[in-house]
This record gives sequence, structure tokens and C-alpha cells, in this order.
Amino acid sequence: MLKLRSGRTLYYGKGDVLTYRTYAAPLSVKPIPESAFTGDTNVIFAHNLTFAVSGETLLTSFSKGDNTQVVATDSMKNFILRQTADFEGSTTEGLLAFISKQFLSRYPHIDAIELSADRIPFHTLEVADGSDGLVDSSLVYRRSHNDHASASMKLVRDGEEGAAVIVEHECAITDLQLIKVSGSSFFGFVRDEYTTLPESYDRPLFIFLNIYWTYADIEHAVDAGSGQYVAAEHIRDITHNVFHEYKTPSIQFLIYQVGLRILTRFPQLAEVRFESNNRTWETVVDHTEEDAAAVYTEPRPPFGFQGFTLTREDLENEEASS
Ligand SMILES: O=c1[nH]c(=O)c2[nH]c(=O)[nH]c2[nH]1
Repeated sequence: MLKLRSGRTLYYGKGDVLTYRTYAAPLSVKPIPESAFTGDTNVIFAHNLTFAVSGETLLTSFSKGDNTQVVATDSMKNFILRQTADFEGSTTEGLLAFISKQFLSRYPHIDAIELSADRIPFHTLEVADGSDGLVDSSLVYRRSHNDHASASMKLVRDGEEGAAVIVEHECAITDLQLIKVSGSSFFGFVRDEYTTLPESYDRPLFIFLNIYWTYADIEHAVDAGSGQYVAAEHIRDITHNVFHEYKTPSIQFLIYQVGLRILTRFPQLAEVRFESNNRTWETVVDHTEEDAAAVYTEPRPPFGFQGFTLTREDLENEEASS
């Protein structure tokens, strides 16, 4: 939340700024065992941005209707779009940092910026290469409405020079929807006069998942040239793997294991946070010992959820106790 020195909340800005940048610098990341992802051509580097600013001198625009210091949100939108053309980096975090720093440099009376961007995913698709094979098209892409990466950050001026500094950030992959058809249980929970849920030893576990992570040094995300960038695709693929590998007694345990694996793979991350939602399919025709076939349907609301943060300390404690 953007606030003045007095503690008063003050901000204004623009949402849903759609920037379809083409031919951004390609991203390349170090491979990990859980994923085939090694980078992104960034031929389409598209985002939906939300951008908000704050500043002491903006107080009178609220209290007195004085617009002399107000950069119109329409101009903000134009600024964002024009600056996106000049961006030379390859990551969403880099784009956010670049636009904010340019804005703070252009408008000295702005003290702080809070902004976020959802990456709009466009995936490669295959076309015939003319000799019985298939190759990735370099021209036609498929818009995806599935899980996507995002990032948010807050920048303020710091020191005598008033240089822009990133003081908060969080990166994310949201809207993952994963089903594991067998190998998940939920039993041993409190049974009392309010309990109607039967114990389950093999349930079709369908989860909605958002995963958020922060770096020890955000510059590793801003400049992928550091070789320390953590791709959302890697976080996604680690999640797939851990879900596949573990027989889980609960979603709580599953997300803890995913968190440990993420922190193990990426020492450059400080923290990983989860928001999960239980969408376990409702059983209509159960499987038997002899027949694996079953029929399920959509669960009825209300839905359960979990939230959890793991830090490097959690990983160290796990390593020390194993
Ligand atoms: O993985 C689960 N965790 C819970 O806490 C819970 N509660 C519930 O009703 N089903 C589930 N599943």
C-alpha cells in the first residue's frame, strides 16, 4: 500500500494497461531436473500492468482539487506503452523496474510507485516443416488462458540523489489447476459431533494453486544476465513433479514439500508462499480393487483453502533433522 510520511494512504494510477511487446530479448535459464524449460524466445512479451503512484505533493489534488501536479492516468498509460518499446531486458520484473525508474526520473515530484504485471502467455505451436517433420512456428502463437507468471514491486526514492530503489517485490505463478487421479489420501483428522466427511485413502485430488516467491536480491530477477533468474515455468514444473512423486496425506503436506523443493533448487530465493484451494472431485461411481475406472463430478461449494510461507530457515531445519 502506498502511503505518505504521515501514514495516510494516497495513490492513484491505471489498471489493465495491455502491452503486447514483440521481439524482446530472449530469456535463457539454467536447466533443472524437473523441467524441459530452458528459456523463452520472447517473440511475444505481453503483459497486463497495474501502475500506481504516490507523493507528498499530490495531497492537494485530493484536498483542494489542485491538478497542477497530477500526471493524468491516461498519460501514465502512454508512458508505460512507449517505455515498453525501449525495454532491453527479458523478464517481467525487469520491465517493471525499468518503467518505474524511467517514470521517477521523468516526474521528480513522484515519491513512490507500486506496480504489478500479469504475463499474458502466448505459447509456441508446431507446423509442418515440409519434410514430414514438425517445427515450432516463429510466426503464429497460441494465446493461453491457463496458469501465468506475474510480478509486483514497490519502488521509492532513496538518499540524497533520490535514486529509485526496489523496497518490496513478489513474483508469482497463478491459476495452476492440477488433478492427481490416484495416490492422495485424507484421514486421521479430528472426528467429533460435527464430522460428516468420510476418511479417504485414495481421493482424486484436484487443486487450484498460486505460488509466490521472493529473491534475496531482486536484481537477480531484474537482470536475467545474472544467471540467477527463476522462471515461473520451473516453479510450475517442480510442482508437477512433487505432486507426481509424493503420496500425500493432505494439501498442507503437499505444498510444504513443493516449497522445500523450490528452495532447494533455487538458493537465490528467500521465501516461497502458497495459496491453495481444494477442488477434490466428488465421487459418483468409486473404483474397486479389480477395476480402476470411476466416475467423478464437480465438487460443491464451499471450498477449503490453505496458505503457507516457507523460508530458507525451514529448509535448513529440514536438512538438519534428516
Ligand atoms: O487436504 C486437505 N486438507 C484439509 O484440511 C481438508 N479438509 C477437508 O475437508 N478436506 C481436506 N483436504
